[in-house]
Amino acid sequence: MKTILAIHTGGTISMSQNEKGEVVPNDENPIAEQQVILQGQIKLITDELFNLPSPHVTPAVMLKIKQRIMKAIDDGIDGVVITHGTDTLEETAYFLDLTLPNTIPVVLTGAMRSSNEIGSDGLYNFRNAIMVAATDESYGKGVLVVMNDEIHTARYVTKTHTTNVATFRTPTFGPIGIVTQNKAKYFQELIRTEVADINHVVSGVFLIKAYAGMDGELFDAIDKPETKGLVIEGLGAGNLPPQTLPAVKRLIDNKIPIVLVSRCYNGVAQDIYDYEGGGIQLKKMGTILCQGLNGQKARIKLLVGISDGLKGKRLAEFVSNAIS
Ligand SMILES: NC(=O)C[C@H](N)C(=O)O
Repeated sequence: MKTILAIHTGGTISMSQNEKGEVVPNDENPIAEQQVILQGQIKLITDELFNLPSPHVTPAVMLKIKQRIMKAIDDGIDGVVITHGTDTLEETAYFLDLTLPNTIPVVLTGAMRSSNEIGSDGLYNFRNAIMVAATDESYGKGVLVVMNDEIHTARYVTKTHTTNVATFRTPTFGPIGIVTQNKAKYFQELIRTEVADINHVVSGVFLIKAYAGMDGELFDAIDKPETKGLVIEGLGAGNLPPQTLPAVKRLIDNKIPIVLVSRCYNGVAQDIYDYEGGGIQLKKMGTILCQGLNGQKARIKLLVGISDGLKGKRLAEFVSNAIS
């Protein structure tokens, strides 16, 4: 029988609706009490590590989750499930994907409806996540996200709807598998290349979204010694309005690594256009084009790379290599 560790961190899956219809955190975690599911098939151990709405989750919290999982790996646990708020679930999932050894299945899940709402999806997702974590085929696939009968890779999954239970999607590539008839079925492989075994996290890594008519004001606002890195969600295939360029150039001259992704939902950032502010020119200026990650994931990757002590060319290689 496999032993699975469930680490609870909070979020709607651990919340309930009060008499006024407001969704609020609980002192007693309703999901942690569900010890009975999959009884007889799996030995479930639980740890209520945090009880945080996920907008309260920081990279320091992510690091604590990583350290708890490392201890579980040392203790010989067969798989780990993490319950988490959905707002920042994709960031914690990708942080863990980048920082954990790919030895046992690690699966994140959450809920869009709290524990006492009609059609609550928490217990169902939790049960599926435990089952996926205990499946032999889940080994070697990196950190996974299981929600609404789908299995996604931490690297690409993103929250796409504010309230719908089908909110988690993998743009461009699609999910890696599905859960059907209580079984995990995989139909895509993930080749995983990067692990940065960090034990501290830096601050001062920012994310800015580009827009029509943007100028340099926001870039100038972060041009200070504490700034360690910046991700820009560029336009289309990875372009910027020309008025931003002097400020972007100043940041590059001040040795601040700048990563460029696309603000588009699908596709990748590329050096295609050679006009003022086009991707070709931005690459020549020294921005790092990161293919396949959204802004929030690229920020996590940049933060992890900098926390790992990477600089210059090595940092650029680590951050840009996302499709493999
Ligand atoms: N569905 C959820 O979990 C959303 C909630 N605001 C959270 O991220 O904690």
